[in-house]
Amino acid sequence: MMSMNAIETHGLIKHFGKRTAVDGLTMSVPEGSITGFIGPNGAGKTTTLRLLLGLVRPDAGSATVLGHSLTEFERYLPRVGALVEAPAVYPGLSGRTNLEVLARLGGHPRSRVGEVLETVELSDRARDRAGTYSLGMKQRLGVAMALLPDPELLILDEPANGLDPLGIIGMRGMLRLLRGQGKTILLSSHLLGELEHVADWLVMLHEGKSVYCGTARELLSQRVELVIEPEDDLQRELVTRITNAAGHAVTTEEGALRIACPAGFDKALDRQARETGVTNLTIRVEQPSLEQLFLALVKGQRP
Ligand SMILES: Nc1ncnc2c1ncn2[C@@H]1O[C@H](COP(=O)(O)OP(=O)(O)OP(=O)(O)O)[C@@H](O)[C@H]1O
Repeated sequence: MMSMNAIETHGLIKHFGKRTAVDGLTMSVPEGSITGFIGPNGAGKTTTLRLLLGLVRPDAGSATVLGHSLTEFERYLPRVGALVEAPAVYPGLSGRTNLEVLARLGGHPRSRVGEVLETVELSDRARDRAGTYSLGMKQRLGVAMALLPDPELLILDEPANGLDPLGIIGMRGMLRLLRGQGKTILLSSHLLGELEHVADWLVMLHEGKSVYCGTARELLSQRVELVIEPEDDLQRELVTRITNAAGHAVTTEEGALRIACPAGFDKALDRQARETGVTNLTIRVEQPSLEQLFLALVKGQRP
């Protein structure tokens, strides 16, 4: 394949009536990555995934999936596994039988059923009725269904939705396993923290546009959060003035000042404070969470 990106979109737009769900989205998903597609409720994640799967048509813009244009979805869809809407599961049939029915319909070898059950760690409960499964097990059955065609690209919409912490950890392990098998995984979440530990590429979506598209490591290392506990109002005002002049916002939390800013701003702040005679400023540098980074990006403070 020519392209190193499993997915590329260029200025993708989708309106629903007067509402713009996807608003000129340009992004990429590198081959072999676990890409986190993150943004708050209503940001346009599901609509983007549905566009990529040929379920809705864009009003403008273009995209390629596995090297083929969106308009040729019949060329790439056989190589894509997706869990976007709740899958049709027969609750009265076992997990295994559900998969066997699907395998027969899709023309996949029956041996795939055992393999995908292993991958999603559902083998032990495969003979139980799907209707009795916990939410986490239902999600894993859905992923197993998406994996039946042994896809190169796996698209999962909110796979961790409603899972407890243990379920989320299990899901992460499964995603890493699939990446190890050479698959590209694109998964969406509105809970930014969920993807912090597993995604190696991030696309952050806000109001239908990408506010960040790049490596997770770069995003996490370029920005820091400074925490300062001022000794008096003079220090408080000085820090606020210097920070605002540099174009960064200051928020107050339990008396401490918090500043989301590029790495290195702590040194500039300290130097400028010293120039005005304040030499005893204590600045703590913290690694912000994805949630804080998202908020900083949305406020227009690009790294
Ligand atoms: N079929 C539709 N008809 C009308 N409006 C729609 C339709 N699908 C989505 N929208 C609107 O488009 C916007 C984006 O929705 P979308 O479901 O893509 O967001 P999302 O990021 O997936 O959100 P969530 O995390 O809540 O699933 C929302 O304002 C939504 O109401």
